[in-house]
Amino acid sequence: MTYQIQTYNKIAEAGTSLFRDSYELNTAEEPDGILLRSHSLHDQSLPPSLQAIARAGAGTNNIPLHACSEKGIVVFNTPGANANAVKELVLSCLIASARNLFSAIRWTHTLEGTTNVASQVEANKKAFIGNEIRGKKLGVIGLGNIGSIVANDALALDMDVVAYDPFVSVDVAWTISRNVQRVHQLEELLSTCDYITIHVPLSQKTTGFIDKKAFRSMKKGMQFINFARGELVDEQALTHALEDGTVGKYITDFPNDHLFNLENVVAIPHLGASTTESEENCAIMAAQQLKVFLETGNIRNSVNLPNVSLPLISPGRLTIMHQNIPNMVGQFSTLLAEREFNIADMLNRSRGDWAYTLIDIDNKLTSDQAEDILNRLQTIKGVVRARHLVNGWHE
Ligand SMILES: NC(=O)C1=CN([C@@H]2O[C@H](COP(=O)(O)OP(=O)(O)OC[C@H]3O[C@@H](n4cnc5c(N)ncnc54)[C@H](O)[C@@H]3O)[C@@H](O)[C@H]2O)C=CC1
Ligand SMILES: O=C(O)C(=O)COP(=O)(O)O
Repeated sequence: MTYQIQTYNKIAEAGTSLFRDSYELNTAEEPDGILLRSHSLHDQSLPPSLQAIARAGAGTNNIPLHACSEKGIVVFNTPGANANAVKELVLSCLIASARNLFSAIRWTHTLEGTTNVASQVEANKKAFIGNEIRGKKLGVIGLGNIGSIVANDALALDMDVVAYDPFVSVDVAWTISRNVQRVHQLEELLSTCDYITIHVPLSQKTTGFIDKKAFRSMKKGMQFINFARGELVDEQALTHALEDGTVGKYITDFPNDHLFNLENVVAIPHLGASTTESEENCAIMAAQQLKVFLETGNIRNSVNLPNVSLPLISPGRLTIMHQNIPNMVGQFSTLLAEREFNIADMLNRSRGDWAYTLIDIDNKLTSDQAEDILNRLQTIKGVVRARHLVNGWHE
């Protein structure tokens, strides 16, 4: 069996090199798996061959998740693999912004070719007096892999840190310093912070999350840092807030044409995760998750299906992705019992509207038997994809 993997964007070799032996990269139009970063799949058809998509990174808003679930495609991301890279850039931008470094550097370059550069520098540097961040208040919206470490490290820089995340995970909550003050109303954070950084995923629910009302609550002259996604911020409301001085500076990793027309915007070309270390971490994690899924059906770090892990010991395994509705497992086991196949092990997990079942069978199936079972499984209402995996150790 050879698996076909299609890659998009620059994926670190540390990850792509894991696809050896039974894998071919970028050779087929009908891939089993896709490995990508920010490439958008929204306007691209998803071939029937496609079983899984691995996002080497955190945000999956470039992937049509609903359509993937309906077609039985498992989508993975790599939680935390690029968090440190983003944190370092956020904190450097925080300091650079407080010290007016971006405009100061731009001005210094205008001196090229003029005389007396040194004296011009001394005469004009007063235009760029900044502030120290020590003792200032930072608001962190979203305490996930990135927000949590931004919050902890900002404390180490002697900032006061306030955070808002109504859905913070227990695992992350354990890692957050008790000196990070958690608020339950966003308003409380918005109205008191000198700097605000946002680290929430973009979804239908969070589009335009920072809207007119949110900007109205902010302290005059505050500085807003957005390394999450541009669409989290309502552009018209941002424009007004920049024009009336509510936002003293908007630092974003997501430039667009409109932002170029505005004063006090610092636009960075989506560099948050662009470090050698982070690119390697993400590529390795994404490639490993994709391989494990294709070879064993086990799932780790999916964003549309539950985590599922069962050692593959039996000669064969059926993997079934289906709607989370009653009597599915009963129908699967009846179908196998009718053919006198014995179930050695089974695991069924659900997540929202979707569920996933692994069935290990004692029998080594012929290709005709496997085809018959897969055909029958796919006729069960609610099943979106079924696969038969052969355990190589029994060959
Ligand atoms: N600029 C860049 O290169 C990068 C950008 N990102 C962006 O940053 C986002 C966050 O990344 P991670 O921290 O790794 O994700 P994560 O999934 O670990 O954390 C997201 C956090 O946001 C919280 N959240 C969700 N909805 C919220 C709401 N309405 N209000 C407050 N909190 C809310 C969640 O509870 C979770 O704790 C990604 O989804 C992605 O869009 C991530 C990596 C690199
Ligand atoms: O991980 C994320 O969400 C990012 O935004 C990083 O994007 P990239 O992999 O650098 O295209």
